[in-house]
Amino acid sequence: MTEEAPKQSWWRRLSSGLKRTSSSLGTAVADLVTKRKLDRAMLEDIEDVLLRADLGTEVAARISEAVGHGRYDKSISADEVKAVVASEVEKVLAPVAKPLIIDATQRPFVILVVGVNGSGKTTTIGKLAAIFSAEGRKVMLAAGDTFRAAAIEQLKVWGERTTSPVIAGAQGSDSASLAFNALSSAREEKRDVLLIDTAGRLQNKAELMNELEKVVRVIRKVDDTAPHAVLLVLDATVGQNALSQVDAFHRTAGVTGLVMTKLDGTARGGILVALAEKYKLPVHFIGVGEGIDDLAPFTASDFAKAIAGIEI
Ligand SMILES: Nc1nc2c(ncn2[C@@H]2O[C@H](COP(=O)(O)OP(=O)(O)OP(=O)(O)O)[C@@H](O)[C@H]2O)c(=O)[nH]1
Repeated sequence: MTEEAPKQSWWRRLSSGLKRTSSSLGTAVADLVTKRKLDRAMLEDIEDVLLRADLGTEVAARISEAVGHGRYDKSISADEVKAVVASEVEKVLAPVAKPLIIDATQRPFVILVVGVNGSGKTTTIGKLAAIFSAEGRKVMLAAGDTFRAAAIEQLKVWGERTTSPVIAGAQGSDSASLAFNALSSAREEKRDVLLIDTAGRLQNKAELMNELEKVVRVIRKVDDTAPHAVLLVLDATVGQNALSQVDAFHRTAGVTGLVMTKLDGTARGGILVALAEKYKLPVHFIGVGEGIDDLAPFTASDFAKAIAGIEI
């Protein structure tokens, strides 16, 4: 098998996932540009199409301005518009496309995984455990989402799949003390990475945020530099709602990076561009399926091309 194969497969899933965005964009743009020469009204129409693709007002305005640059009263092809879209989107994404660096001097390197219920936290932890184990790191998982028995079981399954020990308590047990115990064990066992799952399903936001703050406070009793990374997992299918999730979690949990999941099945992947523009938080990985290999490092140029509907 060539090295290219895995990339091809996730690229296919990402680009087919984003196809609903890119093809509605492509069709709308093709319709617009075949009918008339470029004028202000056409640029406004292009801007509307970009807004509907969830790219956000600033980026949409910037792209339409870039499309107009030097092209007024001329015919323009759909491919030209797509190329401008890809190039402008890449400019927004390039500064945030950053790998997750595991600092080997922090042992264990503690990663707290946060996000609302159903965003894909547990699945992402499993996929990350697979990646880190394949890199030769000793991983431990902590089932800090103690609210749902199924979430604990699900993490245990990922532990077995990736041969990573899982520290879990009973359903309803205190997640902060579980995180404390997990970090103590990970230290004793000289684990390289500890991935801590958290709940996303408390009655209200204040309660959820208080619990997260408590988890952070308690793990700092074991290691005052932890957590070394706080990953916010966002479900791409929620579209604009992702903005308020980033707002809430960033304020409370000090998010250090994002993982966007479910990009294989949504017309709303453009939201990643709006997030990058607004929050400038690093984007480390994207989820493009439910399988163990379906987490890909985030690359700005590939994502920008997929959004614009350009083949790589
Ligand atoms: N298609 C697709 N499905 C995904 C992806 N990531 C996660 N899922 C699915 O989304 C659902 C929710 O994922 P979980 O990992 O359980 O989400 P969670 O945030 O841990 O949710 P709770 O445990 O309910 O708080 C599961 O059915 C996953 O298989 C992805 O990238 N693509």
